[in-house]
Amino acid sequence: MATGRVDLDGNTIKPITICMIGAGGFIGSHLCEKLMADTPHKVLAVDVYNDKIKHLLEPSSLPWADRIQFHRLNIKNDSRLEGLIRMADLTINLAAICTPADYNTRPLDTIYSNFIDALPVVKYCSENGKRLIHFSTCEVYGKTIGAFLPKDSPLRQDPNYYVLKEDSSPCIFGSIEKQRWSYACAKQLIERLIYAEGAENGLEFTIVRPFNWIGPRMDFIPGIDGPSEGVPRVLACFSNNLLRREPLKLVDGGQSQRTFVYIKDAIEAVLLMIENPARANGHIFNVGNPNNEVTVRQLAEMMTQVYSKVSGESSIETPTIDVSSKEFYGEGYDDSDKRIPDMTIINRQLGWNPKTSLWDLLESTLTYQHRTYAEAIKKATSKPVAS
Ligand SMILES: NC(=O)c1ccc[n+]([C@@H]2O[C@H](COP(=O)([O-])OP(=O)(O)OC[C@H]3O[C@@H](n4cnc5c(N)ncnc54)[C@H](O)[C@@H]3O)[C@@H](O)[C@H]2O)c1
Ligand SMILES: O=C(O)[C@H]1O[C@H](OP(=O)(O)OP(=O)(O)OC[C@H]2O[C@@H](n3ccc(=O)[nH]c3=O)[C@H](O)[C@@H]2O)[C@H](O)[C@@H](O)[C@@H]1O
Repeated sequence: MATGRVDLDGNTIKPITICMIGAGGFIGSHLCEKLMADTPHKVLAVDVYNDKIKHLLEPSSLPWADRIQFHRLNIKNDSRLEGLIRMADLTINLAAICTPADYNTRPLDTIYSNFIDALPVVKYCSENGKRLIHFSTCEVYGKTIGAFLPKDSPLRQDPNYYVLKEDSSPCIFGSIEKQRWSYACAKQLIERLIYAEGAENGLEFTIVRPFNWIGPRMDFIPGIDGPSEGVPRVLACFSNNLLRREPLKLVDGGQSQRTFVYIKDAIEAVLLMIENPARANGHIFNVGNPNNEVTVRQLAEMMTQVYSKVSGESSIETPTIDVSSKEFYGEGYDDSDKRIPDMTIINRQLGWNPKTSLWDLLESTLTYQHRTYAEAIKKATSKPVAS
């Protein structure tokens, strides 16, 4: 356990207790790993599931066994929630439905999960004078201003028309029947509510806007550790296709652009927010890697190359196929065209910058995917289909 650690202003970091809601998820599991391995802090891990943090909870001989407790509860309807928030110095809320395949197909669940269910968390933090770090999304920016310019307009190359900045960029969503935006709009409204709690009632808050964090344990592989008909986010979708030697499906030609940041780089940013409250309170932070921009098609090509390298298998004849968003996601899908995070505020407040290139993060992630799933996929695909 690290002792005598200091924050960015040279003050000694005192051990705190953190109520982490959604700790059993992709980001939560990496954050718990970091907190247990490198800090003296305690974690009350709250989630419905704990598969992704089981390795941190057992055996009881683990060096941090007295610093992490798992509480299985659904924050929608559990009277224990306020007590856990009161026991902690800081609450981190990660709980959400956050896979795009759900936004236009389960819009009510999506809106309830990302707005309604977060209301008691904000209320309990504000009423009990507890600090809150809330996970929003880069999706609150929606589409860029440049997306509405003529395709050949030179202004599309002007950063003022596409760089996304926390304290000045607008939130631009599609029309109401484009129910994909149910998630981003719910996230935007909870951001506004948190901001208002800060302004009117003095809630100490930090809002995080992740820009496509990827790495091991993200989502699931359909038919192996998740439902066969499930549609996870793109890393898991493409990993599943590669593992099964199927073509990667490019939605609407894979022209959308994304910037991807390695989960381990992003967790460093979150730890800086946790341990530098004076620099993080009252701020909204983009956390992404503007140097890792690709189109989805380029991502597919790079993942195919990296997977060949880590698996030793040659790639298939037709590595990608185009599919329509209607076919892949159903009615009401829409998309963000481009996501470049402005890094001014996070650099100034926390001095954080991402380090890992897209190739390197894909190499370590696909090594994990291949090691974890290749055998199970081979068994599943060799089993004779029940007649
Ligand atoms: N991964 C990313 O790149 C990314 C990007 C933008 C925003 N985010 C946001 O970060 C947060 C965490 O994302 P993630 O990628 O770890 O997702 P995830 O789905 O892996 O984790 C979310 C966790 O919250 C839990 N949860 C959901 N509803 C709950 C409830 N009612 N009660 C208790 N637990 C509940 C789930 O069981 C899950 O373990 C989400 O709020 C998401 O919107 C993530
Ligand atoms: O991670 C983020 O920062 C945010 O963005 C994600 O949204 P998105 O990036 O659109 O989610 P993906 O499912 O990863 O899709 C990325 C792109 O790949 C495309 N895609 C996805 C899967 C696939 O098999 N093929 C394919 O072309 C999608 O259409 C989209 O253009 C999710 O909304 C959240 O995790 C989060 O809020």
